[in-house]
Parts: sequence; C-alpha cells; structure tokens
Amino acid sequence: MVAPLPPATQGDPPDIAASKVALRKHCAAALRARDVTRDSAIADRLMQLLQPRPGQIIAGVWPLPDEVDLRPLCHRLHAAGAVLVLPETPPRGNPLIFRRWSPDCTMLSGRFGTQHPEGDCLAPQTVLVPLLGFDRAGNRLGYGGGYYDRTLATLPDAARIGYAPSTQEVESLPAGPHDQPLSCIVTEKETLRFD
Ligand SMILES: Nc1nc2c(c(=O)[nH]1)N(C=O)[C@@H](CNc1ccc(C(=O)N[C@@H](CCC(=O)O)C(=O)O)cc1)CN2
Ligand SMILES: Nc1ncnc2c1ncn2[C@@H]1O[C@H](COP(=O)(O)OP(=O)(O)OP(=O)(O)O)[C@@H](O)[C@H]1O
Repeated sequence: MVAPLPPATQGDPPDIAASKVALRKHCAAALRARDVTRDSAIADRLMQLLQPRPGQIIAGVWPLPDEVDLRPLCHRLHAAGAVLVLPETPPRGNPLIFRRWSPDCTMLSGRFGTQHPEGDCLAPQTVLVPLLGFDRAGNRLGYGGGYYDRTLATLPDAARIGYAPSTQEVESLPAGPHDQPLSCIVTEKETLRFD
C-alpha cells in the first residue's frame, strides 16, 4: 500500500496547527490586558528605524480592535514623503493586496473587520507586519489567515518589520513550512534584528 500524496499546498502539520491555536488564545488575552499608553513608543521606534526616503513605498497597518494603532505613524511617514499603502484582505488563500493611502482618502470596509483605501495597487518595498505573538528567534504568530506569509513570499526583497507590545513575546513558537522570516521585530522596549 502506498500512502496518498499530500495536497500540493499543504498547511501546517496537525500538531503545529493545534499548538498555534492555544498560543493565539494566550496572545489575544495578553494583547487585551496590556498597558496601551506604552504603544506610542513602538511607533517612535519604527519611525527611527524606517528613516523613510521620499517615494519609498511602505506598507502600514490600519488597526483591528485591541491592536497597536499605527495610524499616527502612517500620517508621520506620509508627511516625511513616503508613499503609504495599506492591505486589502482578499478571500482566504490569497496574498494581501496593497492599496495607496493618503490622509484624505476614503476607507472601505473589508473582510474580518479590516479597512482599506480605495487607491491604486502598489508593491511595497518595506512591510510593517502586525504580530499577535513572537519569539526571540523571530518566529511570528498572526490571526491564522496565513495572509502575511503568503504575501511576504511574493515580496522576497522587501524589508519585513514585525511590531508588537513586549507583552506578546512567548518562549518559543512552532515554525510551519510556510512561515516567512522577519528582518526585525520592534517592541516598545527593544528592536530585535535577524539579518
Ligand atoms: N490590522 C490588521 N490588519 C490586517 C491583518 C492584521 O493582523 N491586522 N491581517 C493579518 O493577516 C490581515 C487580515 N487577517 C485576518 C485573518 C483572520 C482574522 C480572523 O479570523 N479573525 C477572527 C478572530 C480571530 C481571533 O480573535 O482569534 C474573526 O474575525 O472572527 C482576522 C484578520 C490583513 N489586515
Ligand atoms: N504560502 C503558503 N501556501 C500554502 N499555505 C500557506 C502559505 N502560507 C501560510 N499557509 C498556511 O496558512 C495557514 C495559516 O498560517 P499561519 O498559522 O502561519 O497564519 P498567521 O501567520 O498566524 O496569519 P497571518 O499571516 O494572516 O497574520 C497555515 O496552515 C499555513 O501553513
């Protein structure tokens, strides 16, 4: 008897998928319980790290409930001459679509409570990646859509900058076969570099 071949686009093995479910619960509770007054230090560190060149295309993030609010940072980056794009969330299994944002643009409601601009599609040179959880080896945990992993796989030359409150650090995260590496992780306390 020959074992059946796995499907071509296999997700995480069952043990890794189960452990990510438990870690997501833990991390979601930690995110809700954090002191949000410290979040502005994350944005300050990101601004310092990015030092945007005029015209540099940077993918920002419009917050979901409980997340770090990077909207003030998007305004600062735009004022410094960067071109800001924000993700539109497509059906599951597809990479994110990045649309140009400016302070006066219309925001549309999208999947899972996300919002995105109406603007043109552009590929970012730098991607800010929201982290529900992370470890010191640079592994990340998101909401489980696999969106950022699929997206970063299509942008091999882009800088990938994860950010989260330090409360989201866990001892160790399981790495799945599709997990994409980050260039660095920024919290209110430190910047971890991986390249
Ligand atoms: N602000 C923000 N925008 C983002 C992301 C993100 O993490 N944060 N994404 C990152 O990929 C994408 C959206 N991905 C998502 C994928 C799944 C769910 C989701 O299943 N939400 C559940 C609740 C999950 C939970 O709380 O554990 C739901 O809405 O029922 C939400 C967002 C693109 N935009
Ligand atoms: N490029 C890919 N091709 C096929 N499956 C993928 C790919 N990227 C991720 N996946 C699968 O999608 C599922 C969700 O991925 P994962 O748990 O890493 O999501 P996440 O990183 O928490 O979410 P997000 O990226 O949306 O923040 C997993 O089964 C994962 O293996």
